[in-house]
Amino acid sequence: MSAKGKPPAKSAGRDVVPKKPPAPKLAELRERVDGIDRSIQELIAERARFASQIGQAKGPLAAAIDYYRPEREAQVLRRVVDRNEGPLEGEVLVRVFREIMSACLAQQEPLKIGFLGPAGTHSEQAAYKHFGHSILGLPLGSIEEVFGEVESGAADFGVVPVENSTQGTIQSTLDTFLGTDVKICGEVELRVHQHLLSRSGRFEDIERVYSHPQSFAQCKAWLRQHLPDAEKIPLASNAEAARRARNADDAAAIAGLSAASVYGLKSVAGPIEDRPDNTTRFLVLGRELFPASGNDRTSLLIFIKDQPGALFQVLAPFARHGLSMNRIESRPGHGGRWQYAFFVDVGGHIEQEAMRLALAEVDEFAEQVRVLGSYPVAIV
Ligand SMILES: C=C(O[C@@H]1C=C(C(=O)O)C=C[C@H]1O)C(=O)O
Repeated sequence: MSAKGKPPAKSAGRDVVPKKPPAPKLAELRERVDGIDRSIQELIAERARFASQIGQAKGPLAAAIDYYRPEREAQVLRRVVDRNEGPLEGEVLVRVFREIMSACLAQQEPLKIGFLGPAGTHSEQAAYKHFGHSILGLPLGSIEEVFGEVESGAADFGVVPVENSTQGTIQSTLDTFLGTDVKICGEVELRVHQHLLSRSGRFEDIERVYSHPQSFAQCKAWLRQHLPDAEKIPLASNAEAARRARNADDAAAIAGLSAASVYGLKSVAGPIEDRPDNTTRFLVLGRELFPASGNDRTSLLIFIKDQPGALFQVLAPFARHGLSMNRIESRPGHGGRWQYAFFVDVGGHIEQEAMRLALAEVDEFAEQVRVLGSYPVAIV
């Protein structure tokens, strides 16, 4: 930049002059803000009272889960995005409204949400992103345990990772669907930032790195370049890695910054994920399906007959009825009778006529079709 474009230099010694009381303009602005805060608070309280009344209008229901309506919440949040004219980002406003709804619902009783623990995992972050902070979080030991606690009713809902934009599918999540009746009732997308964390914060001390295999894979190039000789030790979660790294000076963990604050570690380097758009998609697990929200996705598990053209025949009906397929993944089916299980995601809800017609046709050609879920597309 040329010297010409710069503002004139400020006079030296300016900082030592004692601060004057706020100029009238500042005080006036603060008064306006105070007034707005009063109005916002009154409105939030009014909203909470109406939400309670809606709860009562739903009848004498047993638990918080009976009041929860994900399709309605998705509609509320979509309207927040649509109405937004700035200056704040839609994503920020969604976060604020999500917390308001979370608190309104918790007036009945907080929802119990299971996720892959311990505290500080990306799964925990995804759970809070989707349900807000007025929940009872249940950190669990494995993805299978999250399915189990939802199925038994110990958790109202669960949050499990299903795919990552850098690393692809989390196979164990898909495979767990084969042996359970758990349903998908939502999805959450989370931008995932990985950091190298250690007790001392000194890069030169690191001889071992702990992390979840997915996180190692997301930081592969970075590790090859910066820590080619360190021992890489895979663990069940990033937070578990952070917990271990807390006990040694020559160890580090790859995890999110929330794990650093939970386990008292320092960030040595970060973000260190190879791709800046690194995003993980999580599924919200429940025991029942909910009505359409207006912008939904349906996840199906299709077992096909082992014969020529079988896959083509089960997929063609979606195209014929104008439904777009976002994803297909094949896994070896359990129980020798079927060769393969296909996990298919299709745009739309099972309540829609086009989806009903397509599924009836798919049913004719497939060995078995299971609707895993029909749920609102992630908002932001
Ligand atoms: C208030 C309701 O119940 C719950 C709370 C909601 C809210 O605070 O907006 C939305 C959906 C439900 O989870 C409702 O169904 O409208």
